[in-house]
Amino acid sequence: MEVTDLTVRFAGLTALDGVSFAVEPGSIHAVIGPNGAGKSTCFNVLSGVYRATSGSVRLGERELTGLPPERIAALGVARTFQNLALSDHATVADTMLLGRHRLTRTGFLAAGLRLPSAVREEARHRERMREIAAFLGLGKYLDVPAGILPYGLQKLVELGRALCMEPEVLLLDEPIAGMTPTERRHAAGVIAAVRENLGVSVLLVEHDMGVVMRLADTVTVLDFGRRIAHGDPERVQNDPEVARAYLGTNGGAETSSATPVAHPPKTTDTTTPPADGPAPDTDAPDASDAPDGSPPNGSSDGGEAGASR
Ligand SMILES: Nc1ncnc2c1ncn2[C@@H]1O[C@H](COP(=O)(O)OP(=O)(O)OP(=O)(O)O)[C@@H](O)[C@H]1O
Repeated sequence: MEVTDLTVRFAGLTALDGVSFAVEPGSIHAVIGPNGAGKSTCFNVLSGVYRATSGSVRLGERELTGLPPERIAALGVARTFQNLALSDHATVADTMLLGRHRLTRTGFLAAGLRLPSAVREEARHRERMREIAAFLGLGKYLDVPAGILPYGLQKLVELGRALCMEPEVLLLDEPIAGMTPTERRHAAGVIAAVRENLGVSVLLVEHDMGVVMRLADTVTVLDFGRRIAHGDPERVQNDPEVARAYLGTNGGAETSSATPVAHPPKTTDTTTPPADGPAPDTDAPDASDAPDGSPPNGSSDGGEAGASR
């Protein structure tokens, strides 16, 4: 995925200012930065929720710029959201099957009449959904209403729904925020396994620096909407600009306990109208019980402790 010179202006405010980076195939790429740096705005543009003022987003040869979210998803970019909205009524299986929707070929009529081809196709989707659920350690929860599961498991269901779309690129918006340390370790192992075992490229926004530095191959740092650093985790950790952006000390990108600071919004004299779409979510719910599924590849890599907002 190639992001080139991306700029997003809301009335009087530049949320993203000429940002460029490339997510290499099969890599984990993190976008970090203090509160208000433009991370969510970037995600919302990549997934089609916001429209860029200028710049482009490409997936291979395909131009994604300006496409609506469902077209972007259909072209192979799936995303999860910071805040969950899982139903108390739909089971984990049904919730994950929603992700198969775009892959379904059977027409409405054939499905309604339960024609053999439709039945066979549904069985194939269910089988693949079960494989993905097992991969995530969710196999035993398939018949449980997704909305009543502990928070850490709900986040995995959301990830499962996105993986059911068979994406090329997975956008994870604060995938471990609000989790307990045990849940975080498990989720970090799962994310690593998504890249290792499924070969899916992962682009994530995450405040937990411990997890970011362990998981990511490449880190892009934003501050006030501008890219201030880019490279492998070690390089970014040692970048003085990054230290300045976080807390004004050397602790920000180095430890898992750094708490990003909020900046006042940057204003400009532009009059570009705001993009459509909801404002980014903020608070994550409290964490609850730890998941009891095992990381698919046995990895337990992940941050012990970290500061999310
Ligand atoms: N829909 C919107 N309308 C107006 N301003 C917005 C909108 N969405 C974001 N902004 C502003 O754009 C700037 C970047 O916000 P954004 O949410 O992208 O930052 P962030 O790095 O994701 O922050 P956080 O870590 O707090 O989620 C902020 O100043 C924010 O107030």
